[in-house]
Amino acid sequence: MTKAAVMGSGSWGTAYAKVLADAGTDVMMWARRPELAECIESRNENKDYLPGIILPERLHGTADPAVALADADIVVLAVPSQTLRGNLESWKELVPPDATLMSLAKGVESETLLRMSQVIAQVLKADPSRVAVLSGPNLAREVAEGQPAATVIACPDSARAIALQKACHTGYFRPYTNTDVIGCEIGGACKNVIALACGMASGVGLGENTLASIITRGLAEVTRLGVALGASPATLAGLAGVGDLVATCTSPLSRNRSFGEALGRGGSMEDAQRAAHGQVAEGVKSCTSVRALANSYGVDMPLTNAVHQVCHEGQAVLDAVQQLLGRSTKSE
Ligand SMILES: NC(=O)c1ccc[n+]([C@@H]2O[C@H](COP(=O)([O-])OP(=O)(O)OC[C@H]3O[C@@H](n4cnc5c(N)ncnc54)[C@H](O)[C@@H]3O)[C@@H](O)[C@H]2O)c1
Ligand SMILES: O=P(O)(O)OC[C@H](O)CO
Repeated sequence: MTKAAVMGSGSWGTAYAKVLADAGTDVMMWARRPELAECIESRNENKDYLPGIILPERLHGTADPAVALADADIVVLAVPSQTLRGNLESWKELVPPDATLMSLAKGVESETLLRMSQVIAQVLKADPSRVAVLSGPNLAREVAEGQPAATVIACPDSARAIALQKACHTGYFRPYTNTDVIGCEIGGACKNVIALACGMASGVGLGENTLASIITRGLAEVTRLGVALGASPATLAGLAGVGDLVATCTSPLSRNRSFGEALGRGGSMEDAQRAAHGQVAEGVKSCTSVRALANSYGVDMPLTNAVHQVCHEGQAVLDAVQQLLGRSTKSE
């Protein structure tokens, strides 16, 4: 029997842990707060992040990372991007040496501009062939409700990718494999930034033409960055690119879109954080790290730059719109 440790009990960690358990994998999920671990273990519910969703009996909760990680074949990292390094530092002695390490986080580390798979390989001194990422149009609540969705599992080692695919394939969750880790990670991190832009546009009252233009030109700039880093454009045209971009940019369930919408309505950063239900909207930090990464590769990302200026330099959304439209014209 495959055993997975899911490290992090937020919305997506919990929803994905449920998928694994529904697929027949034994799951031990780690929560930071003992009372939440206890709720998951004894009430089969994560009342803070996914209230009303009954978790399978095969899914257990603990606040002890040693208990979660003991004998795990798969270690799923489900904490926010900017805390992943610190978490891994404290867990590194507990991670089984041959376990496959899978990142769910969608971000680029602020201080180092590293992708999450690079952070994992660096901190755990793991060969990159052991590190996988999962990314796609996977809004946690919908997946937890069992609504059909597809995703991509990318790993340089195809055999590990196939084992991971088997461990989470259910009647409602369809994982595809891929070896393009860079493309999946760049798609996942950057779509959060584009979703912030869509939310901002919606918040100031702009309509569907604007949103479609942002999504499409957003995809163009994300693809430019991905290709510069070595990704395949086909990955960004797939579930981890277009798929996730569309889901996140259009759904009211997206924390990033909701955050941007609150800013567009004239709210403060604090108002926007409340609109994201107090949960992590990764794009708020990633807009800065993605922009820096793009600059270091000489890649132009005007939408990402605009989102950074609104979130961190006090620019008004309508001024950012004018600035974007005032750029020199070019061919598509
Ligand atoms: N929610 C979704 O629909 C969804 C879907 C796909 C991917 N993701 C990605 O998955 C990652 C996790 O997202 P989430 O939705 O579970 O986030 P979340 O905000 O719901 O939960 C994050 C979890 O990490 C914990 N946490 C926060 N700071 C921590 C720290 N310093 N140390 C340890 N734990 C800490 C929180 O207590 C919480 O349990 C993000 O990168 C997100 O972009 C989310
Ligand atoms: O709620 P968000 O904005 O973090 O987006 C959720 C997922 O990443 C969608 O795939």
